[in-house]
Amino acid sequence: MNTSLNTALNISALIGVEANPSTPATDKPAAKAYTTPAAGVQPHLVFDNISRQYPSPTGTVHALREVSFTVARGEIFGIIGRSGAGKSTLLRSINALEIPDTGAVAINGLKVGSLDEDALVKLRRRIGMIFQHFNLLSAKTVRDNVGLPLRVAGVAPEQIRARVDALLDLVGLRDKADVYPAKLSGGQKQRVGIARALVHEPEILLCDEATSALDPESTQSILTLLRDISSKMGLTIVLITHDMAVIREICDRVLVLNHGQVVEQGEVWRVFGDPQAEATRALLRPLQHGLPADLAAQLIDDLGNQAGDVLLSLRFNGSAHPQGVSLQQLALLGPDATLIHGGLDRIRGHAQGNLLVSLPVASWEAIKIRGGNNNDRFQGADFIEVLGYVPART
Ligand SMILES: Nc1ncnc2c1ncn2[C@@H]1O[C@H](COP(=O)(O)OP(=O)(O)OP(=O)(O)O)[C@@H](O)[C@H]1O
Repeated sequence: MNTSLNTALNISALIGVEANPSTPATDKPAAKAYTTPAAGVQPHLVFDNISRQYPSPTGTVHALREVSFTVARGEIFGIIGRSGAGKSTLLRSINALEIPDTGAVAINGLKVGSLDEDALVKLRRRIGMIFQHFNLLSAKTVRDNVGLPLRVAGVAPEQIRARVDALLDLVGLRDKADVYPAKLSGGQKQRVGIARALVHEPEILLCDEATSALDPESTQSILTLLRDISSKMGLTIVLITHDMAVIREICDRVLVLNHGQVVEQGEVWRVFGDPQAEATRALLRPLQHGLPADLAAQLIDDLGNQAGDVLLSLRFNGSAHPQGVSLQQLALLGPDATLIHGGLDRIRGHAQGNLLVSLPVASWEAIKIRGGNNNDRFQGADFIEVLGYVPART
């Protein structure tokens, strides 16, 4: 398949569409980049140059290397990376289940690593956590599971009951209060986990692969619940996942970890629309409308003298035309163009995605020639690439 940058650049020159020549071939750690909060606003969480190593029989494992970023209050912040990238280590540094070897994590300006035991207990009550496998006690009812942290903290039974009832209302499980976890679906178990995590009215909720064990429908409903809770309670949510669809669904910003390093971070729509790191592109691949297998099998680099179609990929990154793709602009491809595959997603108000179009080679040549005099053609697409050719079907 001919997907060379050269092809893309040639087309850019002809029709005035910017390819991205600065795309790095390999991932380098992103420059130390704090998100600048609005003037005078202290970030809720600050990670300042944290590193964590573990000894292992095969040598030292660098779980985290000089990781720096901030999370704003009320934000839903996603951390993504492949297995072993360092996500859990990073998440657990927030509630001091892990202490970095160097660097510091601060919450409301207070360094977590400097707290004594009492202060740590208090801090952990301000931080709820939910888990992939829910961590419910099977011998306790839903009500008792949710109320357990309050009982441990010595809260009076009538107060516990009122608080648990309110939380079960919030997560839509009031009718399951006296049921045991074995009788619940995965989605319902995670709702119990969420209610339990909120029992101390935390300011931060940590989600450790909270939807990884759920079917797509339950995943959707849990993500919707998390978003509602975040906006109702002003909760800051930090979640880790290996699934970009989760990030797309609820996060405001995302940080991509690879081998313990930050390789990319930013607003979700920007990262999805124009990923810079190879690790990010690999994670995004399952969500993209790639070339269907039947077309890929037919694709050739050169038609020779045969008649045939060119296959074009048009990519829209949501930046220049956030509202969507103008059909009028697509019509500039001419009456012989066929839209064959693809789609757009709307992420935080930015329409982005890619479309595959086939076009007789003669029409494409004519467009390129016209494009030489009219650099505004196709300006709706941020990137146009010739994927290859298919011979005319007899
Ligand atoms: N307690 C430990 N002792 C030794 N090595 C560890 C320990 N905890 C984590 N590691 C190693 O540190 C690296 C990062 O682990 P971490 O669990 O943070 O990654 P992750 O991105 O959360 O992975 P996964 O998605 O598989 O859970 C891995 O190589 C892991 O094997």
